[in-house]
Amino acid sequence: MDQTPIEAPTSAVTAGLTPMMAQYFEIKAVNPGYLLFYRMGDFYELFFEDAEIASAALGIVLTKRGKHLGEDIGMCGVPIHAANDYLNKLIKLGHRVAICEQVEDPAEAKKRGSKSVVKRDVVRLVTPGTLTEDDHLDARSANYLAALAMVRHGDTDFALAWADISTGETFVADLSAERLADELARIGPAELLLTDQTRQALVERHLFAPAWAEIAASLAPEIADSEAAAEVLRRTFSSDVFDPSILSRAGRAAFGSLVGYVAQSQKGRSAPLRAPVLQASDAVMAIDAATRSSLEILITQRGQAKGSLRQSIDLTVTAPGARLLANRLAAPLRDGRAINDRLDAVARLVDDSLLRARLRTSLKAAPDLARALSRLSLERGGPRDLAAIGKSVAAALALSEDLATQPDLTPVLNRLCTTLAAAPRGLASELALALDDELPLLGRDGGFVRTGYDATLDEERALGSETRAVVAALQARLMDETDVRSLKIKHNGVLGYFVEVPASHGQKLLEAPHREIFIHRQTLANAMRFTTTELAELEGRIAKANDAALAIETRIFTALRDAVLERTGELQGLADALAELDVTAALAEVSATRFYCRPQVDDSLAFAIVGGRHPVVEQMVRAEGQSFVANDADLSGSEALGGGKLWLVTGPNMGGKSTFLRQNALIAILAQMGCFVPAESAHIGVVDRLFSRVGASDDIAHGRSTFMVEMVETAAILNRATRYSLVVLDEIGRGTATFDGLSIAWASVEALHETTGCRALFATHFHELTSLAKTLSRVANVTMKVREWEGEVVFLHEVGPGAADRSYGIQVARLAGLPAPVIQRARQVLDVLEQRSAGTASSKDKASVLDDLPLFAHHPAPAPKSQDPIHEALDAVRPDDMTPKQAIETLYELKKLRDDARRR
Ligand SMILES: Nc1ncnc2c1ncn2[C@@H]1O[C@H](COP(=O)(O)OP(=O)(O)OP(=O)(O)O)[C@@H](O)[C@H]1O
Repeated sequence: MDQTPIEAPTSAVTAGLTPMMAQYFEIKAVNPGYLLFYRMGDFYELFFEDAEIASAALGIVLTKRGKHLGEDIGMCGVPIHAANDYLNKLIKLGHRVAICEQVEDPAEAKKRGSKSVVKRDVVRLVTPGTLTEDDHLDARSANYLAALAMVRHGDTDFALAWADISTGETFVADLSAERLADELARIGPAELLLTDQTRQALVERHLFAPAWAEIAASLAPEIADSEAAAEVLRRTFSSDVFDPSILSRAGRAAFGSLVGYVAQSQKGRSAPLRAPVLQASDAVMAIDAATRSSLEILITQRGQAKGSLRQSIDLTVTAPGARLLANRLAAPLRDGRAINDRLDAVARLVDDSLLRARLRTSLKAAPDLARALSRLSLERGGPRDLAAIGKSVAAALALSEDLATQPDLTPVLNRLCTTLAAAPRGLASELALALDDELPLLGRDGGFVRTGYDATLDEERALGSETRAVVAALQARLMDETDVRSLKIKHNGVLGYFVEVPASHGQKLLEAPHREIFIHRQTLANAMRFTTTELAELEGRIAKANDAALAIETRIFTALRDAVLERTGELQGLADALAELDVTAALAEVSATRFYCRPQVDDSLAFAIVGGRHPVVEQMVRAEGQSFVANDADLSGSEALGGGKLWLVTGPNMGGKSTFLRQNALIAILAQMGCFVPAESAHIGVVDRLFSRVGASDDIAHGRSTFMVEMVETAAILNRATRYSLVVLDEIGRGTATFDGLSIAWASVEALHETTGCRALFATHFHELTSLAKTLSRVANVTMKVREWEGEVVFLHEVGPGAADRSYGIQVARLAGLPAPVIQRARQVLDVLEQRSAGTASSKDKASVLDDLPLFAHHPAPAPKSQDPIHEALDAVRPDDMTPKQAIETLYELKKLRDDARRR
């Protein structure tokens, strides 16, 4: 979100400012585009426009503090202890925040003169893509920062780099301009960095998707320069970890600018960024944004997790596992061998339910290692993060011990077992020894090191608690000496330790002989507070012991953190292995408990599904106590035949066409991500690109009608699908006049069959299309079966050969509650149309028959006097006047009326 920076002051303006305001302006001017959280005591204060934006966004009071150029200075503040919540809210709203702290002790500032201001500096820039705290992040989703670079020398090359700062994972991909949108839809970054120049170039080429404006952040050209970016990379990564020259020039610019931006935002603290994974464009199944949305892979079209494929199959037991599962779902593989390696591992765990259950139980004990590590590296971690590392290592070792005793491990499971077995046992033991069972969130208050771990710490603590015993003894003695039984020694943050007596006894202590000992500190409504020399001395001793203990704990924390960070690379590898094992076991759990089958995946043009089910709808239908009807699909073809088959699916509305179409696309995704599939058997030749257009939607916000959206998406499919693609199209051409729509659908089927030769499912209400099966060799007609029973249509949800002769639209409309006169009238119109079309009348004549019919608007079908005969009969019923026999007879009568109505 763009924010206008407040004007940097000229020296003439600063001349009249208080030193503090001058400092504020200086800091604000070097952080344009950020709301400045300016630390003052226990608050972060915001001024000027920042204050207006924040008070409106957070619902906090806007106040005033002095004047600037004759105008009131608007101000609002958030208390430090609640700052995280406010920060979270602002970031979610798309703002960017610069955190400005006091970087010296106020006492130091005072030494420079009474009017001098405490030094302040920005210690962190918080943006949507650079979050690391648990409160700001969804534990089960990645949070990506992406940088897009464009390099022009002759051709225009694009590259995208993306990273999750909260885990250290990084990726780079060279992309063609056309693939940018698909790739960004797959990654779903929280923030997209690009220079104004790149943005402009994309806008000019109509490649800048409107949705990107909400996540775009402007990158300074000097950061994005490929040479400068390469230099940043050389400084950040040691050459044995990563050599920037393996990247393209655009790749270096994208990744280097991303790394530079992260460094800038973290102000000197280093994020544990890993060497990038290079993503070859042909490594994963290409799925464009429209297909992702229509198949509801990660979220539904309404933007909810519930009802998505991800939610339905996510049985992972750890947050990193859930993140990896989402990544795999978003990027199914294209390499048959890699897919089968994953499937082998899943199959091994499907077959061994005891091992699977044990692994899943052990995995539950492994916290989020990668995120804890990242926080520690960025100096934001606490004792709980250290403990998380220790527990993860311990869990990894337990898992590896279990796996190591198992026969017939597959290559993937073997690899995971080896990585897990290499977990640093010594580090885990050290952390377990050092850290207490109950841990505070922050290290700064101490109290997290286990007793017995450090002798000097124990001594200081003993001293502290001994002294506390002395305080108790002192209280008892003072009680005796004053004879005030209600005398207490208490402690608070302002007075420290003090003696408190009820107000009624206060006077006694102010008089001799006690006044020699008791020094008055405070009088409250019902109590009086004192100190004594002895108590003050004791307090000093306690404070010293506490300080000493805290210093030792801080030292221990730093040592443990350093020991952890020394093994960053190793621990990141371990985190990957734990997540991968979780995903493998979770997919095995889904596969075993929901009776999925292992798909046969190869490089053929097969797509033969027997007894396929929709993974999400099946769950929903089951939850309602009904059963899901399994359906076969066979689109298998071969090069010799000129490609795959195209099934034309006809059938009534609500018959289950969309479900059938989607389930086959989802089966391809599940198979290629390495999961079993909801079917009795499945043979799938690797799909290179998946296109799905199921269900129309307007894009009014971007000025495109339903029909326009449909045509843009159909164009993308016809232009980009290859023989190895799977295309799933629903009701192409229905958003325009019948003949235009039919012609477009007709030509699209021909193009898919003749030119592309891809495997395709094409659902349509244009029954005329079914005649294409006679002329196009690989086109076959199938239909969703229905049964008519007592005038009602019953959907069987069963796919069978043949073409539907009608759509049952009117029956569905009746089920949906269209008024009875409208239904009656529609039937009349339909009857005439059908009679005429059965004859030899041309289409033109068919349309003109409507002229023969009295117009609905002019001559509406006679409305029944009351709603219907049943209601009429019911109105006449007087239960109070009826005998039981009459009541029974009336019931029979009512039923008969209902049956008559149905038959009409
Ligand atoms: N195979 C099936 N087994 C059981 N129920 C099913 C099956 N397929 C679909 N259904 C149920 O039927 C409903 C309608 O299915 P679907 O939306 O696929 O119909 P459609 O033919 O595409 O309808 P329209 O043409 O109106 O879009 C689903 O929400 C689901 O509850």
